[in-house]
Amino acid sequence: MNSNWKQLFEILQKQERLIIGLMSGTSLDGLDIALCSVKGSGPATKLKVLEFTTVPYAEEFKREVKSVFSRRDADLQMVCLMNEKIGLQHAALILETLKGWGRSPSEIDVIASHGQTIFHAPASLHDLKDYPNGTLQIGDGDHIAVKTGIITIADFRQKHLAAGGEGAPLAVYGDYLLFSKAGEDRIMLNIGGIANFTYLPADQDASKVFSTDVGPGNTMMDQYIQQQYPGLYYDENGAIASKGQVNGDLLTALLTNEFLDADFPKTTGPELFNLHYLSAAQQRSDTLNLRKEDVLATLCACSAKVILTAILKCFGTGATPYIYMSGGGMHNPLLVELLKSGLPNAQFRTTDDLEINPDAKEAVLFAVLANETLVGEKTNFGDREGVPSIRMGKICLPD
Ligand SMILES: Nc1ncnc2c1ncn2[C@@H]1O[C@H](COP(=O)(O)OP(=O)(O)OP(=O)(O)O)[C@@H](O)[C@H]1O
Ligand SMILES: CC(=O)N[C@H]1[C@@H]2OC[C@@H](O2)[C@@H](O)[C@@H]1O[C@H](C)C(=O)O
Repeated sequence: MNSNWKQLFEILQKQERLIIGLMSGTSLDGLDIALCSVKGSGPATKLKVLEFTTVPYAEEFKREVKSVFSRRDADLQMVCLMNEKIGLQHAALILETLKGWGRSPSEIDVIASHGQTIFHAPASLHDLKDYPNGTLQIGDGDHIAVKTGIITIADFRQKHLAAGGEGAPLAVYGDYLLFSKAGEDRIMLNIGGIANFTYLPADQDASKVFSTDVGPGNTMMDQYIQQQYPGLYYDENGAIASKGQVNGDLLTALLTNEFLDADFPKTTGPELFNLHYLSAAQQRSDTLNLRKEDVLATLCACSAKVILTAILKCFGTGATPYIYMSGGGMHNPLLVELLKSGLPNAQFRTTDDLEINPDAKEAVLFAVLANETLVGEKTNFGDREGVPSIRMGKICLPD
């Protein structure tokens, strides 16, 4: 048997696997690296986060990623080169981080790499007839495997597309296995660049579980801050938005879009929710001259409103779901306050209460997906659009 398969075979037999989950999301702030110990599979999965860090991207690297991110006019040569460069950079960050943790690459069984989404084009967002759903993550897995010497599972989203999904959100596959609880209606709410949630019903019926994007989380606030306040990357603790006033006309214009009214599950990205979206809404509502802090207050209110509307659509007003938050937006007190006051009956918690660091949650998800690819039996989510019963990812070998 060749040595790669022998090693894989040994990994499959283990009681406990050490898996590094990687995530670099739409905020482009850095690479999340979660070292997880994973036992079992499927609903019996037991996962512990042993180490976690976010390694911030250097400014120059951020600029390079941005040059190909979410742009229809991206230079194809740069896309090609960044596929390799992101892979190499992620490998270097993993090796450096392992060193800092006092661990050697030989201890790690598998890396689960999400890569960097550079374009997301579900059929609902592109208007090209006769073209399928599309999404593209770059940061090649073979580069990570060769440079680290660790078997790498990468490119998770293509199988989801191939099986009829939109390539996202994949959170459902991990959330159901890790967080579903009998007797508790749960919403796993992740507020990243895009806000999304997974609904986990109290009866744990897999055929009712789903994940959906709901709309902008931090993405438009971040883009506006970066455009209007050079040197700032985001509105820390909502400090600037807190000084502004929500403008009702702009808010109504921001909330007027087909995507926001569409049924679940659905996906989106900064391809829709961006500064063009904001300026078109400002033009329609005749609010181009608003103070910057008022624009930010309104963008924050918009994110809160899309999340609230989606959760209410899922549960109705009288319900008392448990909402477990994760993602950078949960550190924005203004946004969280708006959510709490809009859902007075809900219990707000974070995934910390479920022993998963909320900033690590998406990286952990990919560790779970890789574990399922290796040893999972398919979870049956029923015959439904958007949640195909599949295992995902491509296996990249070091030699
Ligand atoms: N203290 C804070 N105050 C306000 N906002 C914050 C704070 N900390 C983080 N954020 C927000 O969280 C963002 C990063 O969130 P996160 O890393 O979850 O996004 P992501 O994973 O890149 O996005 P996605 O999940 O859509 O791919 C920052 O860009 C910022 O907008
Ligand atoms: C195409 C893509 O990268 N989508 C991301 C993005 O970030 C949040 C939201 O949009 C979600 O749909 C998805 O990521 C998470 C991890 C998911 O697939 O569940």
